[in-house]
Amino acid sequence: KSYCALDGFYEMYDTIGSGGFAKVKLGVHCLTGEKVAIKIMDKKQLGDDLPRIRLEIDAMKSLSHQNVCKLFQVIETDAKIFMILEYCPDGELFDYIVERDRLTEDEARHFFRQIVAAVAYIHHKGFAHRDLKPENLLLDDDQQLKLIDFGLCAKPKGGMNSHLETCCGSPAYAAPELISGKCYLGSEADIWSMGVLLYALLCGYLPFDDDNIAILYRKIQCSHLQSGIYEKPEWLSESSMEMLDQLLQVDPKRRITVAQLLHHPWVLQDCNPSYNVQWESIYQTKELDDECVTEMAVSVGKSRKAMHSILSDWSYDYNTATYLLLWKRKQLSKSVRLMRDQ
Ligand SMILES: COc1cccc(Nc2ncc(-c3ccc(C(=O)NCC(=O)Nc4ccccc4)cc3)c(OCC3CCNCC3)n2)c1
Repeated sequence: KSYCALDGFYEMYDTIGSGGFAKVKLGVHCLTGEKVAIKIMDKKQLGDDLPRIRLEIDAMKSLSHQNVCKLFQVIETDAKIFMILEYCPDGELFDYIVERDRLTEDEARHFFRQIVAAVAYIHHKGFAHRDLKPENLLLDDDQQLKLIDFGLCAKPKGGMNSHLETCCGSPAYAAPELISGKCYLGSEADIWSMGVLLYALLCGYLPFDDDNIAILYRKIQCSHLQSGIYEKPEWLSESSMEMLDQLLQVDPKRRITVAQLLHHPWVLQDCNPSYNVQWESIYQTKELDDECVTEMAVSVGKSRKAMHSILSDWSYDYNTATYLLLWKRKQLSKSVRLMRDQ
């Protein structure tokens, strides 16, 4: 089914994922030939969730980081909202772990450093994710992770005390204070989920799991021990176990913070000291890249000055998408050339 709103701008291919109210299809941006993920939402189906989509779109416009999935364009018709997003060719981290049973400590660290970078960045920007899990971490073609929020759970960092909020997280990754309905800080809950994630990377299964949700909750909470009861398989190193214990602290006030994580010896192990966790964005979205602006100006027969002022508006239209895709290609030291026949 082709949507006329995209005709000539994007080709649409098969569905790569669907959640409650959204469907994601593989797409191609015609002018650059680059693959994109097209998230399609039906306004009627969204109902009173529509304002949350607008909040997410505004949030994504302010997020620009090498480990956070990028928004390129928003197209709104009277019935649909299309989000043109960064496509990650190697799929979910979840499948990557399942295929390998479990990862070595070094490989787990390679991914965990990127997760810490992405979470430190969105916390720095004032957001908590609240649904960190391997399905929401996607791989691009050089083992770089991209954080996504497929289920619309990312929120301002402040606490949420309504129990209903737990509905959008995934129970096995949910922090004890989140499932007990207490007032909690999204940023502290994210640290717990990173502990569950690291455990899944190192072990290939979950630290707290049970088909019965009540038993699962009890395993997560068992507050009489400082950290929840979870099995520590013999292949875990001492330093890995200590890292897990600091993340999976039942009391959120005793839990390690993301700032401490950035300098934790386990996270920095085997990395030359200069290579700290790159939590700052490598993108300076403010100043535009001259080569990309020029290529776009030439391809539409506009002056560089005119194209520069169009792009400076960051209106997340086709021009914004073309610029960001060209820029991304330049980062991968690929050619910055557009199809010229159009
Ligand atoms: C088997 O899947 C495969 C196999 C092979 C390749 C791919 N590639 C591939 N690339 C890109 C996507 C995608 C990106 C972003 C968003 C999104 O919703 N962004 C919004 C967003 O990230 N907000 C946000 C982020 C951070 C903070 C605040 C807000 C949605 C989809 C994708 O989806 C497929 C789904 C399937 C179900 N699990 C989740 C992924 N899949 C996927």
